[in-house]
Amino acid sequence: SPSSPPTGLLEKVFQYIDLHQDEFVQTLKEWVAVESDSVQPVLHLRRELLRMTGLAADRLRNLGAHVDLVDAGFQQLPDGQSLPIPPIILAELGNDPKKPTVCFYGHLDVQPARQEDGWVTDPHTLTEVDGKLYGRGTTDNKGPVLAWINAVSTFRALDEDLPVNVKFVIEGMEEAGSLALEELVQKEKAGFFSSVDYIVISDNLWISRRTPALTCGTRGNSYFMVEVKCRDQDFHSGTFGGILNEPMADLVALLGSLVDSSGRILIPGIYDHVAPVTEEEKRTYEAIDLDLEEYRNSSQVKKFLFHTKEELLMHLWRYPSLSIHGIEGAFHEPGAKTVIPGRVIGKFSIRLVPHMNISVVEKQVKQHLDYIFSKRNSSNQMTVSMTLGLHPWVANIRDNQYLAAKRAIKTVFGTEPDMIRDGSTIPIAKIFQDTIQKSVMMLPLGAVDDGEHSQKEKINRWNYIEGSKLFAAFFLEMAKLH
Ligand SMILES: NCCCC(=O)N[C@@H](Cc1c[nH]cn1)C(=O)O
Ligand SMILES: [Zn+2]
Ligand SMILES: [Zn+2]
Repeated sequence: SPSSPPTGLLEKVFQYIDLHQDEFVQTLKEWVAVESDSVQPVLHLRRELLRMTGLAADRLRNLGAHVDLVDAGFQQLPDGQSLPIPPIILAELGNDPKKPTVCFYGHLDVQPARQEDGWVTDPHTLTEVDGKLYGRGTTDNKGPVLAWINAVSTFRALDEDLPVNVKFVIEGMEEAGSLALEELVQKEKAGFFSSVDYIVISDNLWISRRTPALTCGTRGNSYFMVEVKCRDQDFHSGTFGGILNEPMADLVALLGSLVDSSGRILIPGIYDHVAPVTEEEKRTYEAIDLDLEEYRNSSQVKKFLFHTKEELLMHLWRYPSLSIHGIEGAFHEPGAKTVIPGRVIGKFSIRLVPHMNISVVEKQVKQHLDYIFSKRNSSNQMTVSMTLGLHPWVANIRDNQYLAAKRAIKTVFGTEPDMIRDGSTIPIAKIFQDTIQKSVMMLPLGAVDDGEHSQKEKINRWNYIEGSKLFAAFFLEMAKLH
C-alpha cells in the first residue's frame, strides 16, 4: 500500500533534518577524524578511544542527557602489560512513566585502517564522493550512533517533547570483543536497565543497496583451535624430512576433513538439530530484494556455491557453515624456507543456527577430529579446544517495536522493509535478550555495499540522513503504540 506523506510534527522533523544535514555530516566528519581503533593494543590508540568517548559524552550532555561514564577497568595483554578499557557510556534522557523507554546500543571503536591498505582517500578524513561518505567508522558504527543522536537532537532543537524516554549504551571495545560489557549488563540489570522496555541495535547492513531492512535473526558461532605438536622447536626438512610425522601434514588432513567442496560440513551429526525449513519461511526469501548477479559481481566471486536467491540466502542465514581461518606456527612469509614447523594450530569456526546446541557441536567436532587423527597413526599430539561459543539470536518480530519500525520505514522510504537475517554474530543482542529479558531489535541503516571492516568503508549521505529521519519516525510510532 502507498505510504502517506508525513504530516504535522513529523513533517517539521523531516524538514529540520534535511535543512541541517550538512551539520550532521560535519559531526560525523569530526568523529571519523578520531582514530578510535580498539583492535591494535597500543597506548596512543587507547588515548584516541578515550577522546572519542569524551566527544560522544559531551554531545549527549549537550542534548540534556544524564551521562554516566562507567569505569571498565583494564585489558590484560598476553605480554603482561595492561591497557585501559574506555569507560562505557550509560546515558538517559527522560523518565516519564507514561512513555516507553527505548535503549539504543552502539559502539565508537573502529577496525584498523591505513591508507596504504588500499584506500583511495585518507580513512580518517571523511570524504564525500557522489553522495558516498567515505571513512573508517562511517557505517560501523559512528554513522548509526550519530543518526540516533541526530533524531533526538531534532526534537530538542524544535523544542518538541521527546515521544519516548531514551537510553544509550555506547561502548568503545566492540571490535575487540566487547570487553567488560557483559559484566556491566549483568550488574546494571536491576539498575540502569530496569526501566528499559525495548533495545535497538543498528550495527549491521541491509541486503540491498536501496531497500531498507529489518533484521530478525543472526547466526551464532563456535570457534575451534586444533593443535598438532611434535615439539616446541621447528626442524630442518633436510635433516628430519622423511623420518617423522610432520605436524603440518597431520593438520592439513584434519582441516581437509571438515567440509567438502560443495560447502557441506562433514562432521557426523552436525545437521541433526538444524531447524527444518517451513513453507512459510521459504516464502520470506522470495520477497527479498537481492540481485544475485549484482551481488556476485560486486563481491568479485566467479561463482557462488548456490545459484538461486533463496538457496543462497538460506545458506548465509539459516544453515550452519564451516570456515577455516588460519594456521598459527606455519611458515607463511614470502620466499622458500625449508622448515618443518614443530607445532601448529589450525583455527576454524562453525556458524550456528537454531536449534543447534553448542556443547553437542563441541562434542561432535572433537569426536570427528579424534577419529581422523587416530586413522593417521601419527606419533604427534593433538589437542582440540573450543575457544568461543556464541548462540544464534532470533527476534520476536511480533513485538511492538518491530511493528513501529515497519511503519516508520514505510513513512520514510515508502516501501516495506526486507525482513532479513544476518549470517554473522552480534553477541550483545543475545546477551541483552537473555539478561534484560526485553525485546531486542536490529534496525540497520547502511547499504549492502558499505564495506564494513574493509577498505573504502562508506555510508551513503542518503542512508545517514534518511536513517536519522527513520529513528525520529520510529520514536513517534513507538509512542502511538504504547
Ligand atoms: N555486521 C556486524 C558484524 C559483527 C561481527 O563481525 N561480529 C563477529 C563476532 C564474532 C563471532 N565470532 C567471533 N567474533 C563475527 O565474526 O560475526
Ligand atoms: Zn559494529
Ligand atoms: Zn565491526
